[in-house]
Amino acid sequence: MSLFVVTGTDTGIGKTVFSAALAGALGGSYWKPIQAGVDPEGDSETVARLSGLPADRILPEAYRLTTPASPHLAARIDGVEIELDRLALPPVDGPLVVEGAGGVLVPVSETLLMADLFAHWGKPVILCARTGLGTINHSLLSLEALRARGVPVAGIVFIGDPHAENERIVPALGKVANLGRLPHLPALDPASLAAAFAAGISLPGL
Ligand SMILES: Nc1ncnc2c1ncn2[C@@H]1O[C@H](COP(=O)(O)OP(=O)(O)OP(=O)(O)O)[C@@H](O)[C@H]1O
Ligand SMILES: C[C@H](N)[C@H](N)CCCCCC(=O)O
Ligand SMILES: [Mg+2]
Repeated sequence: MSLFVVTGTDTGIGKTVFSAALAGALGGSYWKPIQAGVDPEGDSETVARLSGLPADRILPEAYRLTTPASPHLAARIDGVEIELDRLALPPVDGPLVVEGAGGVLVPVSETLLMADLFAHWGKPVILCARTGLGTINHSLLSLEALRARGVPVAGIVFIGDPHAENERIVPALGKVANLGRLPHLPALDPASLAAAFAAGISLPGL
């Protein structure tokens, strides 16, 4: 069964849009274990809108927190304690796409970072990175942090307008597979997202 964890070099990088396309292409399920911020919608609702998957393939979040902030803070504001026991990967039939919150060193709690959670799961991670200026540093730092914890990295995906040199140097220096690029889409809808994913992304076994 294929299972991918989708992370990013930052919040707002395009993880949810990519995850929707990936889950749709795999014909799988989607899980956002920790949602921080639900107004106007959480990532699960976005994926339901963009993936073309039936509603029952969008698994309920383990934590659905109201504040758009770092999960450790959003949890504190809601009076909730985030516990590793509730973050076990859900058993599903078929492929699963799991989306992290923010970037790799975002705190889930006072003692746990997103990358620690990825290491605990031990499943391959896809790093979403923007194409433009600043991405080299953010991408290589993210890859170092993942590797330092022994997290398997399936590859990097670029999001945005093409930048040939950044798309070359980051995978080369980061020693990671380049899985392709999802362009910035002027209109986000299931059909155009699926077409852009099919044209731009190549995942082994897909
Ligand atoms: N390929 C794309 N084309 C057009 N718009 C995009 C694309 N990718 C992302 N966006 C837009 O950029 C914004 C941030 O994207 P997204 O919500 O996927 O980020 P994220 O990395 O999942 O953020 P978070 O850390 O909150 O989970 C959204 O408004 C989304 O619609
Ligand atoms: C609110 C946002 N959309 C995400 N849910 C959480 C992002 C946490 C980022 C924390 C940080 O890196 O400073
Ligand atoms: Mg998201």
